[in-house]
Amino acid sequence: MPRLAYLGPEGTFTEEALRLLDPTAERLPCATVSAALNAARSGDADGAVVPLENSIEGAITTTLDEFAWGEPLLINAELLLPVQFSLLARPGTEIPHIKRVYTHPAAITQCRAFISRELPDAVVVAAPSTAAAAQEVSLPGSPYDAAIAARIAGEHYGLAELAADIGDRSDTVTRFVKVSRPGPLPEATGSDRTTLVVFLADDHPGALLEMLTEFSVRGVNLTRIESRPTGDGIGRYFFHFDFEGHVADARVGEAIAGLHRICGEVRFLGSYPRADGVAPQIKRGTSDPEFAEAGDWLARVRSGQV
Ligand SMILES: O=C(O)C(=O)Cc1ccccc1
Repeated sequence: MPRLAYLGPEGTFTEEALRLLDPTAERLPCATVSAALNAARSGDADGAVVPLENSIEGAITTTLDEFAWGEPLLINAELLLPVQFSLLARPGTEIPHIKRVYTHPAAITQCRAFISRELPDAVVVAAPSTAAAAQEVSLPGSPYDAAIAARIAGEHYGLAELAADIGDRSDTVTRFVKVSRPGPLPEATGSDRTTLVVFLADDHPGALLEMLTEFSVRGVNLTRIESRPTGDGIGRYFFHFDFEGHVADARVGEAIAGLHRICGEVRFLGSYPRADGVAPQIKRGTSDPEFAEAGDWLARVRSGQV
């Protein structure tokens, strides 16, 4: 039974994602995304489940930066989880009396309309996770009057649900990934995704276009691209790419080998089955048999068989 670290405590959305990704895993709650990933790196856990992006705010930047700078880990699964937020408070609390709200930053950005409409005078403070906020609010001497978290967190920590489904949109989805220390990759399924981090060798006109060309000419469809600051002053960035396909696919292998040739550093973050099961559209001339046939043809040319 694998031991999986996650952003805890009990009752986070990440825990829900972990339960769906691996119902039999032993769960190891951690205080932060970094702590969960470090547990996987050190061997305290066999892997970790962390949030990567959501459909409203985009990237969870702590996760992206950990993947880029921390000891290498490989993504081996992803999950898309619809999330719904509740306003939770100690029983007896009424909404007009709420002055201090505690929740995870991703929940703040996804509940902006409710907060400004129903809690216009409240101060909203960032918590390590939604469940950590609910746990804190449940303490009798807590400086916070309410938490925004999953309904199940309210039930777990004995809070009353003052309002349900308070997200700006009811169809918000968060993407979670399961990672482990480098090892054998999941097999290609025909509906896979690959994730990379790319650092430029040097800054020059067209550097981004050159990277994109490696994907474009091999018919590899990107599904996410982010730039993140390297930390070396304003204007210095590195890039995250998600794209369709598995590194075992010829077009994907050729594209990332091309990036390796032209970029400063390419960090491979994994090839894994897509949660939505969507199969890539394969452009003419970019299937595995077409790459193999072209390789055979080149070998014949090189040996003088024209
Ligand atoms: O704090 C949590 O419960 C998490 O798992 C992070 C998070 C927060 C808000 C939306 C999705 C994930």
